[in-house]
Amino acid sequence: MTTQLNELNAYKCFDGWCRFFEHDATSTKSKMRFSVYLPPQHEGWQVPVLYWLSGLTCTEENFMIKAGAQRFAAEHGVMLVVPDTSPRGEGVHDEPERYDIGSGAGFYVNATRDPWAPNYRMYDYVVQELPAIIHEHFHALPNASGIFGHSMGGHGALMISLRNPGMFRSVSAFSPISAPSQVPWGQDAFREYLGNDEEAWAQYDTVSLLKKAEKPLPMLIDQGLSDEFLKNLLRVDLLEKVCKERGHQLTLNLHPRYGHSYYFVATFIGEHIAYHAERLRS
Ligand SMILES: N[C@@H](CCC(=O)N[C@@H](CS)C(=O)NCC(=O)O)C(=O)O
Repeated sequence: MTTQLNELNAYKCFDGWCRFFEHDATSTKSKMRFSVYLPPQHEGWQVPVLYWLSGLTCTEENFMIKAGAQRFAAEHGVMLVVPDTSPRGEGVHDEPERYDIGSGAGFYVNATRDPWAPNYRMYDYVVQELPAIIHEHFHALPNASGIFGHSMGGHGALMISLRNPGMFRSVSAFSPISAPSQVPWGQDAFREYLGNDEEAWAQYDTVSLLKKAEKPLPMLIDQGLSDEFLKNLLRVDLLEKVCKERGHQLTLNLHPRYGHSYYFVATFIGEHIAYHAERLRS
């Protein structure tokens, strides 16, 4: 099936192109937006694909504007793909007074509870629909995808890679919500989207998934120690603990004085893209 893409903007950037699109999405029954960075190598060759999942309040723009990732993607010849963080628009439910539920806060799950269930299907969008679109419309190298993200998107990247063994060759995260079932951000969202079924929550919870995972991908995680959300909402300590208990490979870099924002992401984005590129090109 061919998906019609409506191009909203295109910017020449580091010899490649940063492009923004909107399309009708079948999984979310809404318009969806995403951005791509096509490195210069994309002109003549298939290139590896690196999906970035953003955090709360973000759209498909924040990462492209703030992370400074294009320089490194151009250097390594990797395509970047950045979806919006939720469906939006006419007929899509929202709670405008909440920044952590609804628009900008899809949490990369398939909601099962009304009024969210018809549209809030970001898991299916990221796992199935978006990759199919990318392979249809761009020169994407088969079997050479990685995934990474920030905060809610760090949760999404880790959780999606754990639930789909073999789909990605590399995974990393900045400041991930490591155990959403155990912290208010995740609990509020999961209660709204999934109801009180804690079994359903566990299917979207990195720490729960790691308890049962056999040979997950090695994980690279960077975390600022002055991040205001670390202690009560991100809880990377719980992720570190389960990795130690189960012998999972984790490289956890802790950075004194760095916070939660894109100033932190921009500081270490080059290392993350190099990490993925090495695994995607081998
Ligand atoms: N309460 C905060 C939480 C939102 C937040 O920190 N969002 C992070 C991801 S969890 C972000 O990337 N915000 C957008 C940006 O900095 O461009 C706010 O609304 O400012």
